[in-house]
Amino acid sequence: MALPYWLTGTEEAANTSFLRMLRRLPRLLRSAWLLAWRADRRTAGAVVVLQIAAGLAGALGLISVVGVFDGLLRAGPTPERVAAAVPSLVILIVALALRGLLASAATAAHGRLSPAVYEAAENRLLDLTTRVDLATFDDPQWRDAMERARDRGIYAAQQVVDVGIEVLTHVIGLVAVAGVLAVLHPVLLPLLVCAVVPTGWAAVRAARAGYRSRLRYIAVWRRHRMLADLLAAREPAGELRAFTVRRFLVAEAARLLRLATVEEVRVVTRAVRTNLYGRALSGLITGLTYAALCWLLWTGRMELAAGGAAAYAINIGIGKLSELAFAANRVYEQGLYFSDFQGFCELSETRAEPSSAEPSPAEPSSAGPFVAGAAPSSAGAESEPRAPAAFSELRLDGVTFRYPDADRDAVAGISMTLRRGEIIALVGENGSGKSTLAAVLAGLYRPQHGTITWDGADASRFPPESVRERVAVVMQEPTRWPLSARANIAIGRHDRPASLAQVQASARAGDAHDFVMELPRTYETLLSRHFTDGADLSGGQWQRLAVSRAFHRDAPLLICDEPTANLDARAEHEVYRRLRELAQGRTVVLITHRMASVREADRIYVLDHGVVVEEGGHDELIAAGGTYAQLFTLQASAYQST
Ligand SMILES: Nc1ncnc2c1ncn2[C@@H]1O[C@H](COP(=O)(O)OP(=O)(O)OP(=O)(O)O)[C@@H](O)[C@H]1O
Repeated sequence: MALPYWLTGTEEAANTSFLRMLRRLPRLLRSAWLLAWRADRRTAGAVVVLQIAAGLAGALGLISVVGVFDGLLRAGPTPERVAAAVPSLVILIVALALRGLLASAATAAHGRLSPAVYEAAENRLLDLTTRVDLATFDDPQWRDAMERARDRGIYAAQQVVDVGIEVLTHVIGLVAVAGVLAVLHPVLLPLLVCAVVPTGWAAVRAARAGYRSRLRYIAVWRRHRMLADLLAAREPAGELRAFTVRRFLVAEAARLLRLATVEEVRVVTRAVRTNLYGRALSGLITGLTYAALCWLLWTGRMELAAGGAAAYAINIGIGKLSELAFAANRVYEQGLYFSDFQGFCELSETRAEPSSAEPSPAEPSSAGPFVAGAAPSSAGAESEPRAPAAFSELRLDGVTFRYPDADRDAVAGISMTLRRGEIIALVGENGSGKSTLAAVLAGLYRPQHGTITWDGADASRFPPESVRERVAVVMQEPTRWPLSARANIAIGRHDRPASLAQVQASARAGDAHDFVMELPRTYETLLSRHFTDGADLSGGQWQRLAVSRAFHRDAPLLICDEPTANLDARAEHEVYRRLRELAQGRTVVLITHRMASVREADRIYVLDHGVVVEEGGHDELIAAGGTYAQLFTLQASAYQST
């Protein structure tokens, strides 16, 4: 797969020349401006208008300085000279006051804009991260891009906007200085520019070295952060102590941090040295500029009044140019990281799933949450085809799916039919493709080959969201949402307001009600030890909650991937009893290694290396004496021998 331009671009950007950087600057500033504009149009517009107005007021002040010098240094008695300077002086005072006021207003507006840009960038990143299809998460290149965008990209987006505005301010100031100097004497302007070039060059060089080092050491930083997060997390805390690996892991984290620190110190030292050379050279050229001014005055090529104004303008100009060089460099430096952010957004846009109109919250089912056909009716966009609210037959034909970068198909050429009211079991050894097939059925992965039809309608034509609306999944490792027990169940159908009674009915169905009632605040207990008053559950209790959540979702297709792996025998029996009840009027796909739970399925598919090797009812497969019969007999004999 060819690398996207920005992945090769970061290495290239790190080695980019000053001129190339200058060429990239307008595009970067434009993207940053668009981000700011989308974040808060009024404030972004206000910042620009106020900055331009402040710059113009400053320019007016500078021009009036020429008038002040001209009045003061003309021939004649002192009172007359002062009187001649007064009008320009008044303009100068008014202009400076105005500039101060406008600049303050601009700073205030900027203070509002900056957090809004950060917020917009963070939201954009989260939106895109959750909109890409699931297979994209398995793509290491995309994950790398996401890490980089998260790592510095969001902050850089805000910084590029901030510094971009600074650049604008300095450019306006410089135009005024350049105008004044060009009028006073043409030789002064190029000298002024030359004085700032070394400072700018040194700053760019230092920034480039910093970025290159960061690029090289990003893996070290990431490893360190992952390790530090693990060491601070609750979940591995037990194992960390039980295996007495604390010393080993802490030493490893310290080693990584040391590597990064040594590198950082090296980069900073080099940057200080480079900046020192740049500033020394700039100082030398500034001296030359003043010497040229003296020479112009000495040889009578310039009036004394003009000379005074020129000295003032040079002083201001040097300050502005240095600030501009510094700001442009920061735009460049942050721009390198910002292009990571931009690149990630562009890549994710290409991987985003076709958007579908958000379904409107469905009416609560009057028939209760588990009655057939009670799933929400298809709502939202009327024009696009949506998955039907219920189906009688779901057919897979030659379905093949391969994970990105994998060298073989996870499932290959699967054909099967799932009817309403059936329990279908998928069995097979670890890695045989059961979970992948379940994810394809749930619309989480799009098969590369083959078709899935819902009552004859091709599911690939439905927006993925609308397929998932019709599916409830109990994952192998259900997510432990740090929410209340009630929300952990109700999240299964978050778009439909659920009464406590409905949530409790779902909890009873998943055999979770009794232990929830024993929690300190029953259904309102926060299920996270990370917060005060939070409670944690056992693995089996979390699983029962996940089953309740899926029951609450009330969908026509229920997929259970090892739903009872952590359950005790009684809870397992209860869940399967409920599953059989639930199967009336809907379809249940069951993945389990517990063969005793499989025997009551209407049809069993045995997978091996992603291919269906056997299918049929329990008795039929036992009689066939194939893989299923072996697996079943193995487990059954283990029970019999004890
Ligand atoms: N996210 C992924 N990226 C790449 N390959 C994957 C991914 N998930 C699974 N696989 C591979 O796909 C194949 C099928 O895996 P799958 O998880 O579907 O098997 P399974 O039958 O559910 O296994 P188990 O019984 O252990 O849950 C395996 O070879 C596995 O290594």
